[in-house]
Amino acid sequence: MNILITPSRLHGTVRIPASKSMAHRLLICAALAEGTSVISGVDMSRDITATMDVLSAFGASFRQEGSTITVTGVGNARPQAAVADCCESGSTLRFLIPVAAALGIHTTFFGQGRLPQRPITAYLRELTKKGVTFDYHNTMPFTIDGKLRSGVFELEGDVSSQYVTGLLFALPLLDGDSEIRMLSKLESKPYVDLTIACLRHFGIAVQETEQGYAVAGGQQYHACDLTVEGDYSQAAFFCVANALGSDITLTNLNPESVQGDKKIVEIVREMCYNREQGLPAGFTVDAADIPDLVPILAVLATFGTAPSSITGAHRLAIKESDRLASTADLLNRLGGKVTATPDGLEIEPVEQLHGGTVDSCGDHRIAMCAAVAATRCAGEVTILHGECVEKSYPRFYEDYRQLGGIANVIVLES
Ligand SMILES: O=C(O)C1=C[C@@H](OP(=O)(O)O)[C@@H](O)[C@H](O)C1
Ligand SMILES: C=C(OP(=O)(O)O)C(=O)O
Repeated sequence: MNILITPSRLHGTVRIPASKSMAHRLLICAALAEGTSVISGVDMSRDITATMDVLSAFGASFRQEGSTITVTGVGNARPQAAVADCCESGSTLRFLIPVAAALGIHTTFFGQGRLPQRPITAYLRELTKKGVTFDYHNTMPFTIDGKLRSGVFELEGDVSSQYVTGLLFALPLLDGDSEIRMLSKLESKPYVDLTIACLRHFGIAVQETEQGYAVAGGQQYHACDLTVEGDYSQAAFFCVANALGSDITLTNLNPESVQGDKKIVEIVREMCYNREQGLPAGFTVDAADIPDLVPILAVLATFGTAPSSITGAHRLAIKESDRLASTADLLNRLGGKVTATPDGLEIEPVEQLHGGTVDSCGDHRIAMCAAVAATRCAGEVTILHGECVEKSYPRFYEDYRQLGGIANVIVLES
């Protein structure tokens, strides 16, 4: 599906959808708990559906009424074998491999899009030392077998924090105590903090140590009722649209949230503040803890009054697209001046973007960036494969239109 956007500023109020990261976590904890939990405020997306489908295959059950999901934990209903279709969700895959192994479920993991190429290397190395076998040939599907044993797990800190989160879900279920030792500084740490906060609600304790995390075995998840808060990584698109001249009120955000991507509010405020002062409004951002903000920060930087630099972002090469390359390509096709470096992006500001045809590369965040950049283009913007927003924000174009944006599905002549 291709989307044609006629440039216009956006006005009005948007309810930011529920945090995908928090929804994954609460649904997983609820599925591991004894009894029934009620998780409210969930907005469905392909990634969240994938997590629920895999948890169902592990024996959990879900009853959905609107945005409220009643979850009955796996309990004794766990099967011996399961088929786990993770679609394109890295979180679903990396969170649920150790969970399957802790439950001792022989599982075949399927994936689509770029997921089969995204790394699970640390699991291949660490889980095989602890009783799990992988029938893995550098792609998906692959199958795991065996029951995970407790002990010490060593993880690189700069590939994906999702490994840490996955182990934090699984290790409390094991008989013995475990430790996660970081081999290098943990990037995306706010996501692990979010995991620990979610686990705490379900009665699971994790200790942060000098080297990583200590997790006692033999813990039990206790069912509870919780509401998912709004998603700052999605709010970022509208925050940046506002910095570029739109007038959007964002609702459903928790100002006290521990989501790392809340940082977008500060970055935009500082840049606008500088602009009011008539000072150069370029910025330098270390994105090690906020990888999902990088593409939209590049859109923001394109309209600065001085060059900007984003560092600490080498991991973006292994997201739904190579996001450093796809972000640079998106903005350059529209008339921007962005260079991808091995560690991030260098952005020269421009007065205006001319518009044009851009490829989302099947990456939801790139498609949404294009729609925000379009608010400041001189000419129309065509987004190829715009349907990829379904991964995290299926209502995105509806919300965009409700804010006065002009976004229509078009058929391109071949
Ligand atoms: O734990 C999570 O919910 C996520 C962690 C981050 O991944 P990495 O830790 O691989 O950077 C982030 O990019 C992803 O969108 C969601
Ligand atoms: C990278 C993302 O998600 P995941 O890793 O779960 O596929 C994302 O939503 O930008």
